[in-house]
Amino acid sequence: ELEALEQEGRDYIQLLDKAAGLRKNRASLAEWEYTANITKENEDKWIQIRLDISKQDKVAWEETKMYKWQGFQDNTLKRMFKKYSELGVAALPDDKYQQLMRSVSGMEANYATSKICSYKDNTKCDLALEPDITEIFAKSLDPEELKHTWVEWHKTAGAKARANFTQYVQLYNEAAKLNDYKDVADWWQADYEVPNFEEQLAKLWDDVKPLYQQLHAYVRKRLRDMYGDHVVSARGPIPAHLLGNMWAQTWNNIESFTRPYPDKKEVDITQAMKDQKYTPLKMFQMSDEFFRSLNLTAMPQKFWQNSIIEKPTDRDIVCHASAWDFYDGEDFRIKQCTTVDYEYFQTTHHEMGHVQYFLQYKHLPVIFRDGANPGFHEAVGDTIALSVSSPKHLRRVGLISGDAEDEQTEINQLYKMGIDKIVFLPFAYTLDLFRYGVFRGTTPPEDYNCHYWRLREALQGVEPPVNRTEDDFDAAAKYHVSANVEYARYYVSFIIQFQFHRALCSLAGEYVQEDITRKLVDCDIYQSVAAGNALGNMLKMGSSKPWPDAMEALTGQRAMKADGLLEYFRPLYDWLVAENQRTGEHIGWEPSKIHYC
Ligand SMILES: C=C(C[SeH])C(=O)N1CCC[C@H]1C(=O)O
Ligand SMILES: [Zn+2]
Repeated sequence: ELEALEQEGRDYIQLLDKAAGLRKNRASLAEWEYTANITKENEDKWIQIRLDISKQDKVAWEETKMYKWQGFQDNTLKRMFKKYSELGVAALPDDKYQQLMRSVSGMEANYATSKICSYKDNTKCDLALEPDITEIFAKSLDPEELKHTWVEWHKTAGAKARANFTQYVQLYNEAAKLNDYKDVADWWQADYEVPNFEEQLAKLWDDVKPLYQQLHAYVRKRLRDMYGDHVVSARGPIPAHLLGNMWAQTWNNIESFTRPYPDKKEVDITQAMKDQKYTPLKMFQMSDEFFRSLNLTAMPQKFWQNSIIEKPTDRDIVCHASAWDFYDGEDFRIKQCTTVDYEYFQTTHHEMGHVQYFLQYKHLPVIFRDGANPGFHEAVGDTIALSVSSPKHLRRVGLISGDAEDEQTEINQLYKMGIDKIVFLPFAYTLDLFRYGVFRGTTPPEDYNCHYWRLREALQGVEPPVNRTEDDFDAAAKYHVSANVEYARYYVSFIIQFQFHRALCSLAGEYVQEDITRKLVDCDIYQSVAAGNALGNMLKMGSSKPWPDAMEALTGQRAMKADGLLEYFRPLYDWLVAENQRTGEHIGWEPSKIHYC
């Protein structure tokens, strides 16, 4: 009898899953149409389609409730029912659901179409984030130009989103409660399927903080050398607009004048790419070739037909890089406004990693076509990029020449990786600690900006270039806050990608612990079928099992740990400690003198 009931449940859920796949295909196509051509008409169409689909979701959800799946023997079947028993934002009544969609698409459109006036020519007011403002932050060494650009962007992309954001928080929390969560923070953390997720994030930060503080102290000194101590103090936070990135989330663009051994040959990948006439298409083809060299799957022909890899000139689109699964097993796309430089070379691998995950799990039921947890999806491409950015690989593809490894070159290389990977962690941690407080109500709207900057100063040791008030709303000047994209996934990714990298490098014979001829920093898994097969086997699991099972399959570990990252950067940490002692640099930062609460 129980067997028959379970078999009935299996037949039902397979039909439901197919129907759900068609709905997700329809919703993804409508979202693509809107974000690839931002018009009122396309926004209305996308909202209408999601409303329509939410009704069908609700019918399916009511049916699913009739099955006594909790008692089933088959764990995979139980997991499918458990996931389908959560309705999501469609649990809101239509009018509130519409309002929620409007507030998010309003913020996203504002972000995507925000323009500011140039510092050098205040009649030129068509500067967009990509590529114009990004280029200013990559190249300008004028603190006043950087300050102007920072302030103007935060005014148009941040402050203007405050009303929509406040409404979004209210409605999204209502949806959370209708799904039996306390609030959205609780809902977001449920995706990680561990009871103490927030404690785990805090533990990881405790493990990495000493390394970050040493790097922060060193960079603050080099910036003070560059700009003088009236611009960069000796013991305070670092002004956020001087770090080469609008959000100070990676500091790659200040490498050239802050690197430990400046007399070692300049490794300027961007210049080499330009000299060698790289195009966006070539960058994608090189990334595709890397995945194929691992015996993973080639991008299908529809990918090359349907993707948007350069910014169109005839319309507004959401430029922020994204990868798309249309849930029909054939249609996979990337949309990004590629520029030929090192940063987008990394981003291209990041996005191609998402698509490789889609390809590896496309045989699974639709409900399992997801990362083992959101951090896994963000880690795939970055893990490959750790090999691609190794000197060995860059020499292999001719982006850097000669220069055998010596101690100083290795420190320069670790520094270059560190101002990308280490400095990102407190930024990522801050962004969702802030939003957890917002969703829980411990950060009320009247304290949004004050709490945001208190966290950024405490964890990242940065300060705004000018005073801030609650007329500002600086958090929304970051894409993921305006676009309702959870961010702890990147914090998790930047930790676990080093666990993945270490495991893959072992399998590729590129890394042996304690063997100085096989160091992690110079590992390149290119063409390793053994590594590729292991990675593919983990990706094929999708979200069909709890993520510790997926992680164990690849790394032998069942928890996210900072040990991979700390081992990778160990030589840099030792060097920074010695260097900061030599220069007598203050470690850490005293309270900011900028007024923002
Ligand atoms: C490239 C993407 C799209 Se999933 C992205 O948002 N990333 C990649 C790394 C961090 C984060 C960011 O840009 O803030
Ligand atoms: Zn991503």
